[in-house]
Amino acid sequence: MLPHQQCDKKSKVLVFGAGNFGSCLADHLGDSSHIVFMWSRSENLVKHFNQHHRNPEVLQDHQFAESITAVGPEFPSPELVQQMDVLLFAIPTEGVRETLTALKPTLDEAKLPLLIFVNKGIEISTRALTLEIIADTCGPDIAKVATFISGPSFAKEIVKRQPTSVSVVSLSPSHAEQASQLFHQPWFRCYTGDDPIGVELAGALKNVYAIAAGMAAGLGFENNTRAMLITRGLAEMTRIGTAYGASPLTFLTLAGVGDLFLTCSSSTSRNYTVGYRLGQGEKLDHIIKTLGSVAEGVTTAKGLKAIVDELGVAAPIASGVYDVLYEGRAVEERANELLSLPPMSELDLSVEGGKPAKRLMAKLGLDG
Ligand SMILES: NC(=O)c1ccc[n+]([C@@H]2O[C@H](COP(=O)([O-])OP(=O)(O)OC[C@H]3O[C@@H](n4cnc5c(N)ncnc54)[C@H](O)[C@@H]3O)[C@@H](O)[C@H]2O)c1
Ligand SMILES: O=P(O)(O)OC[C@H](O)CO
Repeated sequence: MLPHQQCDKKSKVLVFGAGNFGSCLADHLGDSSHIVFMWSRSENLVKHFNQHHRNPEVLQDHQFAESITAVGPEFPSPELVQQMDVLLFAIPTEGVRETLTALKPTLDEAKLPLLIFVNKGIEISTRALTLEIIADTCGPDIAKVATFISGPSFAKEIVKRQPTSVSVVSLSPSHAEQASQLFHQPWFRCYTGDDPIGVELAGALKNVYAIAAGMAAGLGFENNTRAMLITRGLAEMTRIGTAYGASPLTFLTLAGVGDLFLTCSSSTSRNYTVGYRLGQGEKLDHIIKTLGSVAEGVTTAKGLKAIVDELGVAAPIASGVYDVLYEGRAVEERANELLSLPPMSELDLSVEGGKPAKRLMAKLGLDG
């Protein structure tokens, strides 16, 4: 196992969310000698974690770094927040607006901590990316320096220090650089970039295609079908992203094809698992109740449908997933419809547009 490199500067980090990814990243930073607090809404989790340094709900076999203190279930106090160098948000996208709204009054803009987001989704009621949720709740100046980490990174492999790489992006290159310095380790390699819209879209959309890949496996289809779904899914993601106003190249990064490949090919993925179980004939309600963890692709499929309709781009796979999840269509029947589509040009990126990204950039006071 590769050793952790200790940091010269100890940062104080508060992680919002003590699920799989929040506790895994808390552990990652705690192991490199940072002082880490991890907020949970569960009183039992907080007590158990502080006594045993184990998370009773997720990653149960893992012994967590001693330098992590669980806090909660009350929302973190202004006194605690104001001591922090870094706030790391590891909660599902549907909880980000509520959390930032509660946090905003305690944020001191003159001494703003580094704000890092790792959720991968689209807010269902507004179709907003997290960048927009941050602008709405905390203002454009804070959104401009927010940083996003995304890429192929299963929590349960990170806690075992399996070599992993992620994209670390922000509209502010210096903030992406700081976040990269904070997280980078020989076994957790960080690559910086400046297209948060593309990275956020890629991270959210790959979950929908992972559901499709799981459905195909659940129906009994094998390797050729998975490769087809990954490649056509990538073409579809890139087409949607380009029409949205993101760089098409972003879909070739770790946050794009890297994460798409990972989640479409492994039953470790919750999104793939949701699709697999649907393909096997289980009902969505039952799957969600028994999954025990969030599968962001389920809500994202709904937000994505609205975005695709607005953009007017072809997204047959995403539409198929939406129809199964929300229109009560049978997986096999909807898959047969997809397979019966006429032949088409393989690379169709000739989409005009970029309106949503221009709208968002205007909200931040930046040219689109
Ligand atoms: N698990 C992974 O390997 C992984 C990897 C990369 C990114 N992510 C992303 O990280 C995010 C969190 O995923 P996870 O795996 O930790 O999920 P999880 O279901 O394991 O944990 C989610 C955590 O968020 C908390 N939470 C839920 N709703 C909340 C709300 N409204 N307000 C405050 N807290 C709330 C839960 O109590 C829990 O602690 C998701 O967007 C996911 O796509 C996960
Ligand atoms: O379990 P999933 O499907 O939410 O995937 C987790 C991460 O996004 C993998 O990078």
